[in-house]
Order: sequence, then C-alpha cells, then structure tokens
Amino acid sequence: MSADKPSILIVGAGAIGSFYGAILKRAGCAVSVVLRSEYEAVVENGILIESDLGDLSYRPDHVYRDGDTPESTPDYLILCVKVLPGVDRAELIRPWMGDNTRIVLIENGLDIERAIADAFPANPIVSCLAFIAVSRVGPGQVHHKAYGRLVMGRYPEGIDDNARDLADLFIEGGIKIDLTEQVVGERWRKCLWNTPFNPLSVLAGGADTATILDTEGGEDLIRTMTEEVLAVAEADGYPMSADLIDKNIAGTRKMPPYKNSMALDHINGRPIELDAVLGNVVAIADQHGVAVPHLKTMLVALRMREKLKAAEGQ
Ligand SMILES: NC(=O)C1=CN([C@@H]2O[C@H](COP(=O)(O)OP(=O)(O)OC[C@H]3O[C@@H](n4cnc5c(N)ncnc54)[C@H](OP(=O)(O)O)[C@@H]3O)[C@@H](O)[C@H]2O)C=CC1
Ligand SMILES: CC(C)(CO)C(=O)C(=O)O
Repeated sequence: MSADKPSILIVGAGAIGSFYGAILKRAGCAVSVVLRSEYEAVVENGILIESDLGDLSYRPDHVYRDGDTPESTPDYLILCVKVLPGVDRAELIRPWMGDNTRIVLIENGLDIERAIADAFPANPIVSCLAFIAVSRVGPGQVHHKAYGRLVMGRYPEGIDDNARDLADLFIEGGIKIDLTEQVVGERWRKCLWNTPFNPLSVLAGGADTATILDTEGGEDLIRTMTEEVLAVAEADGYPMSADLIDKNIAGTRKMPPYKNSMALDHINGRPIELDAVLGNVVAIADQHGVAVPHLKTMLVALRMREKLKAAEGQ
C-alpha cells in the first residue's frame, strides 16, 4: 500500500465490488469495504477470490458494517450494490461521503446515475460498465470466471482526471479499461445486450445464453427485442448501428453457455434489477412514443412474477 495512492471504499462488496477492490488493492491502494450479510465472514477470513488472474484474495484495510460510523472518508467511493426499487442508493452512501469523495458506480442499467448526481451535486461521478463473469460462491468468496474489462467515463459526459486516474489504477492492477467521452451512450450499447437477454433468461427460468439462442424462435425473439432497444436509444439521442444486432448474436454464440447476473439472482432467490435494466428503457420509450410491445410484455410479466414472489414472502 502506498501513501500517494487514493483510498478506496467499496459499498456493497459482492461479486463485482470484491473483484474490482482486489484489482485496486493489487495496484497499491488502501481498500476498505462496507458489508451487510457477509460482514462476519470477511472479518474472519478476508475476501477469497478464485481467478485465472492469480491469487487475488485480500484482507480489506477496514471492514465496516452497513450503519457503522466511518473513521475517515475515502478518495473514491465505489458503489456496487444491485440497483433495486426498494434501495435508496444515495442514502446508503451518504454516511461515507466526504466533500472531496469521487463517486464511482459499477452497476448495470440505464439512467442509474441520476439519483446519485441529484443527491451529491458537488461530488464528481465516474460511471462504469463491467464486462465480466464473476459471482459469489459463499460468504466472502467469489469466483471470477472470465473477462473483466471496464468501460468508464465522467457522468454525464466527458473524461476528467478523476476518471483518468482511476483508469490508470485499474490498468496497473491488470484490468483492461476503455475510457469514453459518452458514458450514457455506452450504457445504451450495453443495454442492447442486457435488456433483451437478462430478463428473458429469468422468464425462461434461469436459462443460459445457448438455451436462449438455440431454442426455436429464441434468436428471433432476441433480435426483435434488440431492435426495440435500438429504436428507443435512437429516439433518446443515442443512435447505434443496426449491425450491432448481428455482432451481439455472433459474439454471444462464441462464448461458452453463460448465465447472466440477473439469471443468477433469479436462481439464488434474490431480487432482480428489473427496472434498471428493462423498466427504465420502457419508460423512456413511452416518453418518446416508441412502441416496444415485446419489451413491455416481458416487463409486465416479470412484474407479475415479482409481485407474486413478494406476496409469497410475506
Ligand atoms: N456479477 C457479474 O458478473 C456482473 C454484474 N454486473 C452488475 O454489477 C452490479 C453488482 O452486481 P454483483 O456484484 O454481481 O451483485 P452481488 O449481489 O454479488 O453484490 C451486491 C452486494 O451488495 C451488498 N449490499 C446490498 N445492500 C447493502 C447494504 N445496505 N450495505 C452493504 N452492502 C449491501 C450485498 O450484500 P448482501 O449479501 O447483504 O445482500 C452484496 O454483497 C449489479 O448492478 C450487476 O448488474 C455487471 C456485469 C457483470
Ligand atoms: C454482460 C454481462 C452478461 C456480463 O458482463 C452482464 O452484464 C451481466 O451478467 O449482467
């Protein structure tokens, strides 16, 4: 650890937070974590990470429990909780924020920065998109299966020193980074994949990519829903080439059969990021008067399912 490196606090050190925390630890930063259910396990054993990148396991510099009082505020606060309707992410990070703390979001979905930007107008935001396959396999235990690239930029646009300095640290820790001037456009681009695939995998009971694409009519359904996302993005001012549909399908076929993060949440009985990944896209479609019948059908069906699940849990 080096005194000239920025201090890092990960709020929500699950699969993503633990992994990218390990990368920054490897780059020489002091990395602390805020945990909820896995607090005891991490205090006892640290964070254990199985990865082809080598031994990434580490003991965080401080392990806090949600609700603790911080000893100091961090240079970068990295928020990696799931984006869920019942979770006020701004209130979650408020106790840990200092005047000069930069906020980093490594979370899926569209329009997920706004609530944070409104709550902390004076703190810069670096918004990141993770292209990685990583999951929790036990309390404080993570399996990094593949990939790891981050696309990142200043929110709402541009590239500032906060993004550049953080990118350099991730690169030093061994991760490929693409800095972007248009992070919102990049969110749309990622949603081109996540918005059709993630919710459909849940509707299909936790299906992997091969099952989705190889079932009769599956690829056609994905193509139609991707076209709908493309039309909404264009109406919102983020046009993308229609070639991306073929590219996404071909790229997905090249990967080994893969269960996305929403499929894993479904299988593990956790809440799913339905609004962040699908509901916000449908809401923007409605604002612009773009018809998205397939996306809307999927959204309503999954809302019914979430409602039933909530009623069963009561
Ligand atoms: N996993 C992946 O491969 C990918 C994930 N993503 C995105 O990254 C984001 C994070 O996903 P992922 O890491 O997989 O999710 P996880 O469920 O593994 O991690 C979320 C973590 O947040 C914690 N948390 C929730 N609420 C609180 C709280 N109040 N205080 C402290 N900790 C809290 C959870 O703890 P608890 O156990 O108590 O609930 C959990 O440890 C999501 O937006 C996801 O879509 C993007 C690309 C790939
Ligand atoms: C793109 C992908 C599939 C992995 O990076 C993802 O975002 C997810 O699992 O939700």
